[in-house]
Amino acid sequence: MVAASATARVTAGVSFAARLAFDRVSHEFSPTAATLHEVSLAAEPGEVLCLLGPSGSGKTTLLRIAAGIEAQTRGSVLLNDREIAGPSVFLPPEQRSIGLVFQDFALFPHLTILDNVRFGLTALSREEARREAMISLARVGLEDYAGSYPHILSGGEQQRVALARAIAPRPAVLLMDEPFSGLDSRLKDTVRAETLEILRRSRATAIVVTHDAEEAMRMGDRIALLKDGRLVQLGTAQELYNSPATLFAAGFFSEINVFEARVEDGAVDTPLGRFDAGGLADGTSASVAFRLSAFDVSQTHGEIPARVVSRRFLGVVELLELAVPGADRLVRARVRCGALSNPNREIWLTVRKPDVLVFERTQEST
Ligand SMILES: Nc1ncnc2c1ncn2[C@@H]1O[C@H](COP(=O)(O)OP(=O)(O)OP(=O)(O)O)[C@@H](O)[C@H]1O
Repeated sequence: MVAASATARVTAGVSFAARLAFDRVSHEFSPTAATLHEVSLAAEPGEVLCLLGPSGSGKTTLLRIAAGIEAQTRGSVLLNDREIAGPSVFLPPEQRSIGLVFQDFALFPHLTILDNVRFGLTALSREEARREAMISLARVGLEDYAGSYPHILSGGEQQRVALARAIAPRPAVLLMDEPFSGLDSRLKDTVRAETLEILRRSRATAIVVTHDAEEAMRMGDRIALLKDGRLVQLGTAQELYNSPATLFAAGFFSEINVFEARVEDGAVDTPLGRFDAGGLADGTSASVAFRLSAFDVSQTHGEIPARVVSRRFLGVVELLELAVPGADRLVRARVRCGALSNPNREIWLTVRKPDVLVFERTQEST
């Protein structure tokens, strides 16, 4: 039994995967400026949960509250159903079993890579700390660089050292704040994939902050979308993309054209056609969103006449701006290159229904 758990320790890399939950967490930096409003969500054991949202939506504040660097104003944070921060409890960061990775890696330039990784292992003897740090470095594939200094490593390798340092104490949960934003775009894909692989192998529960929807879709088992300190939607990438809860969520995951309409006889009329109102009551003001991928184009046939105002070649696809009768603004469409083979500007559109989303128009969505 002891031997089995010792093996598990070495191969798992994290002592146990935990559930981290926020229960109605609110926060304000000043009485007039609320940062978070009653946010409730949980990262399940072993899951990679991405906190996604535009700048200022409260992602970093939520992460700092989980880490114990910031205290919430109301609500609780629970680790495996044990309150670690709440009305009557506040565990300091070092007692939370939570690891942190920041965007700037924050490696000490004057310490060797081994010593950088060993840095947080103060509870262990020097030799034990060395062994654990080497296990952690091996996990990120950098054990051969243990005696070198950070400056000889590429940005991606430095990020792996930062990850090794964060997982070395075998935290129950890893928190990562925009961990790839310091990397150039070519390196980003590789380091992101490597990080995901390391997280999977170590079976860590991870919360990753990003403002990039594609990054969240690539990394997250689930995604929590935040706006103005509120949770907009929590679900898998498919759920958020296919069934966005609000117009904001729809626009965050794909570029859209939006038309306003009033629901009549269960449907909405737009310059791009008439569509089912998805159960909205007659008389409701609606926002009708068309993804840029919603259009099939043809020079001979279709449902809606349109005139090509501009074409931009993007490789596999081209981006069109179209004048459509009755539309007070240009409609943008993303179509396969070659779909319009001759230079004739008068074309026809056919709208794909699954790429049309109808929302009740709210103040928030305007
Ligand atoms: N120390 C602070 N004092 C006062 N206001 C702050 C402080 N830190 C953050 N804020 C404000 O709180 C809000 C949420 O900030 P936060 O950094 O959590 O958002 P974010 O979603 O992580 O944004 P970003 O992607 O730009 O980092 C913002 O309006 C920000 O200006």
